[in-house]
Amino acid sequence: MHSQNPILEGRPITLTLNSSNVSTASDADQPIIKIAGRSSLKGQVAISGAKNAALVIMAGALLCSEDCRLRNVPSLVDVGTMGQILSAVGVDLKRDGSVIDINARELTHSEAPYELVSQLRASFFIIGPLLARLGIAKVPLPGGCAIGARPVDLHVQGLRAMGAHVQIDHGIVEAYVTGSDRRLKGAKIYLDYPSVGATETLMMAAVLADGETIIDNAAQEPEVIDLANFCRAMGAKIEGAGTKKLVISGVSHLHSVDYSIIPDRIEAGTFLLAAAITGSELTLAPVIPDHLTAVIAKLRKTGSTIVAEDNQVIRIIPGQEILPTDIETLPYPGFPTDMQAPFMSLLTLSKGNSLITETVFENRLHHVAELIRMGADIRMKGNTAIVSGVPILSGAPVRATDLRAGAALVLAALAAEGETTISDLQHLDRGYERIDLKLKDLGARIERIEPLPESENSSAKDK
Ligand SMILES: CC(=O)N[C@H]1[C@@H](OP(=O)(O)OP(=O)(O)OC[C@H]2O[C@@H](n3ccc(=O)[nH]c3=O)[C@H](O)[C@@H]2O)O[C@H](CO)[C@@H](O)[C@@H]1O
Ligand SMILES: C=C(OP(=O)(O)O)C(=O)O
Repeated sequence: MHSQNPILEGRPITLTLNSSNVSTASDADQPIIKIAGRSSLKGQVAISGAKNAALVIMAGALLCSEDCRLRNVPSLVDVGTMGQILSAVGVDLKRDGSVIDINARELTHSEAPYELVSQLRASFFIIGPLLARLGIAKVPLPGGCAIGARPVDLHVQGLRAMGAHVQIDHGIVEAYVTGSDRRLKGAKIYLDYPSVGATETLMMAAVLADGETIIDNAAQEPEVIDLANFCRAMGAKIEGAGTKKLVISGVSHLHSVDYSIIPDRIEAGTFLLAAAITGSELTLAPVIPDHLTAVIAKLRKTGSTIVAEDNQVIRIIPGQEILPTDIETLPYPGFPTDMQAPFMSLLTLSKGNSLITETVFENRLHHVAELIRMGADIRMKGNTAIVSGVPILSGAPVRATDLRAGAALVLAALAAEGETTISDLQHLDRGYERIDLKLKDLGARIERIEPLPESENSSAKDK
């Protein structure tokens, strides 16, 4: 990594440390975000490159033994960790702002370190390209948001269908291919569920395999299409990206590429909700409005007017009041699970009752308890939240239990009366580039407070 700039390195950003804001010794142990609510927002917000596309495309760069230049890569902790994982298997990686140069000419290791892989889900996806390049890969079971069991059985079954021997021992997935060329074989694979990660792992494995691979019931998410476009730009033969059926004809070699990552539809959706919940007009760019069809449709149901311009700008004009609406999360093009928690924050302030059903992950409603702490009226029935709108939320100390839960709390805090303190920011830092600074630029009263240095911290505790 070149830069001394924490933003470029994907590290959290130290803002002002105003000791008068540090109210308790426990606050001083970890970064927190403080938000004084009920400011209106105004202006234009720049949407960063998509986290979930950037991470898997970084993994995909392992397929290529020539130079890969990636542009529009967001500055996130997850991107930094993925960079470290690539370095650990021998990749030469240089970063300059939002541009990352990756050269995977020589892969020196087939094993990814547990300490890094355990931090993010997308790290596991390197198993496909590592196997394709080396005929062997050892990757620990991954981390990521704690929103369900998140098994990798579909990845493993698909790799086995392509001729890999796969076993899981002591938490490490070990896969290898036998035969003189140690090359995976094309196969016909049906996914029981259109898993984003399994589709991506198997697509990458198939790109350099011997023969044709068909993935049926494939995920259709924009990030899957972006990965396919990246691989095609290197010479891969992939048809059907964005449909339920992918056909991949293996090639023996990929060439260098210069590729720009798509804008982050989840970050864009979060800022649309920031506008709606604060009753503020905002403009977002760059965005691909088609990637937000389900979110825009639901926002319109809640009373907002949304105008897409030039296929890369979205303007939102919130209605006088927030109307209730029901939501069920589904694989793309359905309503995205990653927007479920943020959208719930909006509906806590609606004029009526909304049902929000989470179907993609079995345990992705931890934010409910935190929103209730802020005065929301939510009851749970199985995986459905029954949200009865209240006239106002009130600021409170809350914990960001996972990435999108953190975004939901930031949104609730922007609308709430009084001050909200959000802790456990490690989740938020994984997925939002400078969310506090972007909101501040729009007029939010938001401050990130970094922990005191160790020495000052212990003397503060002694007092
Ligand atoms: C890094 C990344 O891109 N993360 C995204 C990706 O996660 P991820 O790729 O992990 O999500 P999946 O689409 O694989 O998971 C969806 C469902 O399938 C299940 N499943 C998945 C794989 C498997 O082998 N077996 C299995 O049962 C999961 O437990 C979950 O219940 O897509 C999710 C669904 O849009 C998003 O919320 C995440 O932000
Ligand atoms: C769940 C998410 O990320 P991950 O899959 O990396 O845990 C997310 O981006 O909302």
